[in-house]
Amino acid sequence: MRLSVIEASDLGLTFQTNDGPVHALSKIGLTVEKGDFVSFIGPSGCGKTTFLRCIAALETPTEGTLTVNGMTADEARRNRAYGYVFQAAGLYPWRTIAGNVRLPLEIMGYSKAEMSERVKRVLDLVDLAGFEKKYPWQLSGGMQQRASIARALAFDADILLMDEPFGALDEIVRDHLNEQLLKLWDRTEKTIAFVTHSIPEAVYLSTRIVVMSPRPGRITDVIESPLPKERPLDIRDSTEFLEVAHRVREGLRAGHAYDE
Ligand SMILES: Nc1ncnc2c1ncn2[C@@H]1O[C@H](COP(=O)(O)OP(=O)(O)OP(=O)(O)O)[C@@H](O)[C@H]1O
Repeated sequence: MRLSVIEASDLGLTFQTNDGPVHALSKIGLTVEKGDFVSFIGPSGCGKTTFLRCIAALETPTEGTLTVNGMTADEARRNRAYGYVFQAAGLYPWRTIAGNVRLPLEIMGYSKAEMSERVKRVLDLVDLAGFEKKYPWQLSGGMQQRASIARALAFDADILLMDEPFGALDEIVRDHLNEQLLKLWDRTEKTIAFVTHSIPEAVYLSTRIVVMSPRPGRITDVIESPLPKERPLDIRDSTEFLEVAHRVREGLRAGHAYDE
């Protein structure tokens, strides 16, 4: 049986600003099931980050309902239901890679032995074994982003929220990280919610692609991927891949994504 992990129903969020209300999200209805890899794609300002922040209880919806692991988003945050990976790796320069990954565990009061075991395990998972004692500036951008993924995995949350984690990296590094992320997802069976601007990235990674459009931010299409779980990079040349990419592009166009 499939378990629903994130459930949004009629969710809306209006920010009150000095220039008047900003309707960031409107009538968002979405169910994310355990083990899904869901990407959110849409033009700037369509509310992708805001939706992720609602799931993480960093924003409070003004309408509708949202549950995470069957709890309110706030309860889920207190239960450490998710790890959050941001666009910038956000590592502390004065801490080693192991020190950065260990930080959330220190805050949570894990024992020294448990911390070392977990840090080792997650650094292995992101292929950074051997870099424990390095400082962030000694690593490439892609490696820093992997360290930030390791940090988000350290307390073994079921859900990984990723907000354009590879947006600032060049295409070759991004391809490589996409491949690694799929392997990691397969090995850990996490549920991943992933924000991106890239159609190929969304299609390559996802089991479902949520297409959004702005003013107000809403869902215009949800595409179930027909691609197999095993995805070598050259799957991007296959007919199925190109068909899904085409549908995403059409969805973005229908939402007037490129009007401006
Ligand atoms: N704290 C806030 N106060 C007021 N308006 C906000 C706030 N946060 C976001 N917004 C507005 O809400 C809308 C959605 O923003 P959001 O950052 O979620 O979009 P996005 O799709 O993630 O964009 P991008 O792709 O550029 O990151 C935008 O119009 C933005 O200006």
